[in-house]
Amino acid sequence: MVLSGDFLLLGAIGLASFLLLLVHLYYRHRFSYWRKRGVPCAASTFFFGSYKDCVLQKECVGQFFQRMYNEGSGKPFFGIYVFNRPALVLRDPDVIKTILVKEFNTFYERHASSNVRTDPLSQNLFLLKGAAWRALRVKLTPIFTSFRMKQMFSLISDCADQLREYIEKNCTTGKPMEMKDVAAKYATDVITSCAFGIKSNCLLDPNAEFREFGRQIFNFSVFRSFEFMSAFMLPLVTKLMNTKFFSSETTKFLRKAFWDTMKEREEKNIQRDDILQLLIQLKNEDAKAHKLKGDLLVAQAAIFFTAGFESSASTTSFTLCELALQPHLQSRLRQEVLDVMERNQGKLPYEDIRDMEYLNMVVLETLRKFPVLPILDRVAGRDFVIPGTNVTIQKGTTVYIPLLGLHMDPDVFPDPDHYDPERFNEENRKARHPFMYLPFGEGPKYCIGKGFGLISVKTALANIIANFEVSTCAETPKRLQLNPKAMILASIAGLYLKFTKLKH
Ligand code: HEM
Repeated sequence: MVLSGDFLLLGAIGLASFLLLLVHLYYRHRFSYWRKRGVPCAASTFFFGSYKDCVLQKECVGQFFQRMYNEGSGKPFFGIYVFNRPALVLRDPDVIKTILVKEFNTFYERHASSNVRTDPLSQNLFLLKGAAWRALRVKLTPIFTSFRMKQMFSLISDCADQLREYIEKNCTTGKPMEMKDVAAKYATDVITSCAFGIKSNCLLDPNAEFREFGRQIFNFSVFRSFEFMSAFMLPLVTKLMNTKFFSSETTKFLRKAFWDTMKEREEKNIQRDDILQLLIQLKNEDAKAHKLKGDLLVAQAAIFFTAGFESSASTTSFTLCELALQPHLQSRLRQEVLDVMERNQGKLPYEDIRDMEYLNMVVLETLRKFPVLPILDRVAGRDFVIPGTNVTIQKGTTVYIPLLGLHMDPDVFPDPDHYDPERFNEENRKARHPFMYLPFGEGPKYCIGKGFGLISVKTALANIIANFEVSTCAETPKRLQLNPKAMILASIAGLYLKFTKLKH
């Protein structure tokens, strides 16, 4: 008996050692992928690959890719392993241009994908692939023309009036305000008004439902961070574990909001210059083909809501924080805004907001330091040899464009931590390679809401700066600490600022 027990133990140890050896050989083989192809690459550890600090939430995704960009210094691209998956980080702006624009027909997909069965609103423009994405992009592009933006501007302007009133009411208490939350309330009001035709009243009602659901989508709890990470980095895990981009409650809420308003519009024949009106039009045009209908329609409004409010709120609040830290920049911007108001009987018209030169430079500089979505990615649809090299990107390989790395490269943006809108004056802009600065992405998949996001942010900033002095307080971070759990760039401690009403 003792003998057979020993044999069993020996057998178990032998089997375990054999399995360990297999795992070791598998990872050794896997992690030699880039070396065998002569591509410099990052150090890798068992299971995590190069991605360990990000998975363990020691750094956020943007910072991880910035670190990889810096490690690959002097090289046009740099190999990494996301867990066991080899991927390529692009550094050279010409290679980036090739992948995003010239070779779009090869690199036409993102790594993330939709999971329609369990997450019906994931069939949106951001996550759909192939022909479904292409057909949708063609249909949705006319929603965001400059002409449509102008039509929607009065809705945005109404929200900016409410934002001014909100700050005016709250600043009398002398207490600092958490600007990211205030800006998110404004941005949610803007996007729900334009995309759902609904007044969500986030600035008026502290318990507004849309703000609550918005918070849930971007609540970076450990589980929510895992859901985001798997959606972007491990789509297979999303499928196996049924993790969701939109929770069942959010889906139910957005569906109801969308269909109730659509029904009311159709029954009462209400016409409004907004995104919902254009979606109704598309639905009716597509009715015979039975294409754009049901959840596919709601999914588009849902992604406009999600992509729209968080990005705009972050950009507005990061800008105000930087302007509070450097009051002379704030004074210059205020002068530009007041000059425009003087020429327009105290008003801020659409074209003037869109074209204000310094305001534009300020917003672009914020998006350099804080590209809200800090990476772009594309997947190779076929084997592709990088021009001028003998390196093949194999079909199915993901390439990453590390926006934070590019935007903080001291060779292109000297003293990159210093906030300086002059980097975006005409002369400096012309002197740079345009693909070193890509806050909205590039090529046919670039951000469809770029114009909308910019006008929403600029309208908020112009209204605030014209009416309030924005200053720092004890809680304002001198140097922003990014939230390591967030897939997007977000301050870990919030953005507290003080507002003082100006007397003109
Ligand atoms: C400051 C504001 C914003 C920033 C910085 C931003 C940034 C981005 C970036 C970097 C991408 C990926 C582009 C690529 O892969 O090349 C993107 C895509 C997208 N954005 Fe935005 N965005 C902003 C505002 C908005 C707004 C307001 C909306 C909607 C109303 C929106 C809707 C989308 C959609 C639907 C996509 C996917 C486009 C496609 O794949 O065809 N974004 N955005």
